[in-house]
Amino acid sequence: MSVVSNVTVKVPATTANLGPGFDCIGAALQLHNEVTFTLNNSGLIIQASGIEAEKVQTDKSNLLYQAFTKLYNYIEQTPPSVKIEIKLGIPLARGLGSSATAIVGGLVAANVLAGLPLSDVQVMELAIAMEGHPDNVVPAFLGGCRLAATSSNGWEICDITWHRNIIPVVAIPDFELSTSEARLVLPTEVSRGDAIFNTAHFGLLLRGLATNREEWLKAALQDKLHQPYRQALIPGYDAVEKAAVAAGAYGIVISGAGPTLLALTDPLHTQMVASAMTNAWKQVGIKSTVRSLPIDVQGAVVL
Ligand SMILES: Nc1ncnc2c1ncn2[C@@H]1O[C@H](COP(=O)(O)OP(=O)(O)OP(=O)(O)O)[C@@H](O)[C@H]1O
Ligand SMILES: N[C@@H](CCO)C(=O)O
Repeated sequence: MSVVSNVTVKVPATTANLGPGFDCIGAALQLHNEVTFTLNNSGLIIQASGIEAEKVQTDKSNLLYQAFTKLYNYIEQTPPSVKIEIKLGIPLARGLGSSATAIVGGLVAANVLAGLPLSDVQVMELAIAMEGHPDNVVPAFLGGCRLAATSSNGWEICDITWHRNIIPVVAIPDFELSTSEARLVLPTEVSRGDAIFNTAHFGLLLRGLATNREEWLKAALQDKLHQPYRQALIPGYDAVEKAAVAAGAYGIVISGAGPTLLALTDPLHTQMVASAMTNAWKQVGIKSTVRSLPIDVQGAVVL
């Protein structure tokens, strides 16, 4: 039996992959979506406000509602009738984990309204199953930078040290790229050479993030599992990369499945890197919003 009639959940954006960590690492960023679920007797109502609110589905296909019903189905209860109010701060289908915020927000809200039948680990595992990979939903749920690996017991989640002087700068273009489309261009098999390349660079990335050692970070952002295949889906990639590096970035990577590009830099170069990325995209006719977003350490919060 539910003891509360409404719940508000705030969930951060996430940047997944970080170059060589395809499908296993992600970091939460200080940009958020917020959602309020209120029990009602009048059937499903969905209202969205904020950035790109007109693009959000307002029927049962809405991903927040899908996640909400997923949890009730899992505990073998009928989902209650609800009103869902969504405040969007994260643009959709840009590689900043908007779908993860919807999955985590819907599951966490359902768990609260249902009287907390599931543990945090169970909620997180449901979220991973819904999204299909852990690298957005885990940091969206827990905050910080997180590595997820399967184990015989489910998932091992590891918190990754992110040196405070490594500054993420996201350049968000004004076009969408759905994750499903960006996954379709990936090969199903890779060579041993590419697997070794990524293993080495991912190890370097983890040490680079912890130590802030410039030469390690500069080398570590390379990848052979997804970025070479996806760059063709992002016009201006090479120009933005060149401009960001010339302005003092360690390098750039595709944020999640793209099209947002993430640069890592130091506090001294943050503004110059941001301006360089904006201008580079402008020169190929693409408008973008470029922001330096600190790491979010809170994850999903019930307000
Ligand atoms: N707040 C939301 N409410 C309902 N549906 C949402 C919400 N946010 C995202 N979605 C759904 O998720 C889709 C975008 O998911 P997709 O995985 O393609 O991109 P993303 O999660 O923003 O990027 P990435 O996974 O690369 O970080 C939207 O088109 C919409 O259907
Ligand atoms: N690891 C995922 C993140 C986007 O959801 C991908 O790159 O497809």
